[in-house]
Amino acid sequence: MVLVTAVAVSNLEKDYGKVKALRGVSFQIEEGEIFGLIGPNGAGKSTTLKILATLLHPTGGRAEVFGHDVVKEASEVRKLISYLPEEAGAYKRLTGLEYLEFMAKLYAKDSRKAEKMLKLGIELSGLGERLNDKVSTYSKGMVRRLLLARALMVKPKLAILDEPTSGLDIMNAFEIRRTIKEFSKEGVTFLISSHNMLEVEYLCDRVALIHKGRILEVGTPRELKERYNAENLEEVFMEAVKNV
Ligand SMILES: Nc1ncnc2c1ncn2[C@@H]1O[C@H](COP(=O)(O)OP(=O)(O)OP(=O)(O)O)[C@@H](O)[C@H]1O
Repeated sequence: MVLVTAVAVSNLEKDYGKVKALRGVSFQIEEGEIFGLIGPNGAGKSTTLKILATLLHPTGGRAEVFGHDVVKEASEVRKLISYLPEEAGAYKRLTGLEYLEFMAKLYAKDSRKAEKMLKLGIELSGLGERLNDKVSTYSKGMVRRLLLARALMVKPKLAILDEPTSGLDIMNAFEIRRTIKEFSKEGVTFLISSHNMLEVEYLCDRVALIHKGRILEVGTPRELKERYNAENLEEVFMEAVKNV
C-alpha cells in the first residue's frame, strides 16, 4: 500500500503579540489515520487546527494538506477539509434542517448530490424531529451534533475536529466516536484535538502530545505507553511534562 501524506506540519510557529502559542510544531498524518493532538488548556491545539483550516496565518514554518500549502493554496485546501471549531454557534435563526439544507446546497455540485448529502447529515445529526426546531433552542450538545453532521456529510478528505465530544453526554460522545471510526474506514483522515486523553487513546491510531507550544511525543498509544512504562496516556503525559 502506498502511503499518502495527508498533513505535513513543519516547524510551525504562531505568536499572538507577545504570546508564543506555537514554538516549532512538527508532525505528519498519513491518509486514513485518526490522529489526535492532545494536551492541556493553552497548549496550542486550537491554534494548530485553525492554521490547518486556513483560518489563521502562521508566524513561521509550513503546513500542507495533501501537498497544498495552507497559506499559498488556501482555497485548494478548503476544498479538501471540514473544520469543526471548538466554539461555534452561528445560524441560530435557522432550524437544524434548514441549516443542513443550506450547507448541502453550498457544497454539493448538483441537486441529486445535495439530496444525498442532506440525507446523510440528517442521519448523522441524530436529532430526529428536533431538526424542525430553531438552532437557538438547542442544547450545547445538540448544536455540537448538528455541526459535526455538517462537517462529515460533505465527506471531506480531511476532517479537522476541535474537541468533537466536549460537552456531550456519554451516549452522544459514544455515537460521535463510532461515526468517526466508521468514516475513517471509508478513507476520511481525521485530525482531532482533545484534552480527554483516555478518549483519544481509544479513538486514535496515533497521537501527538503538545505542551506549551511544543510537541513532546508522537506515536501510537501503545508505543507511548511502552516508552514510558505507563498504564494509559494520562500517565504518559504526566511523565513527559516532567522532563520539560
Ligand atoms: N486570539 C488570541 N490572542 C492572544 N492569545 C491567544 C489567542 N488565541 C490563543 N491565544 C493563546 O495562545 C495559547 C494557545 O492557545 P490555544 O487556544 O491554541 O490552546 P488550546 O491547546 O487549544 O487550549 P484549550 O484546550 O484551552 O482550548 C494560549 O496561551 C492562549 O492564551
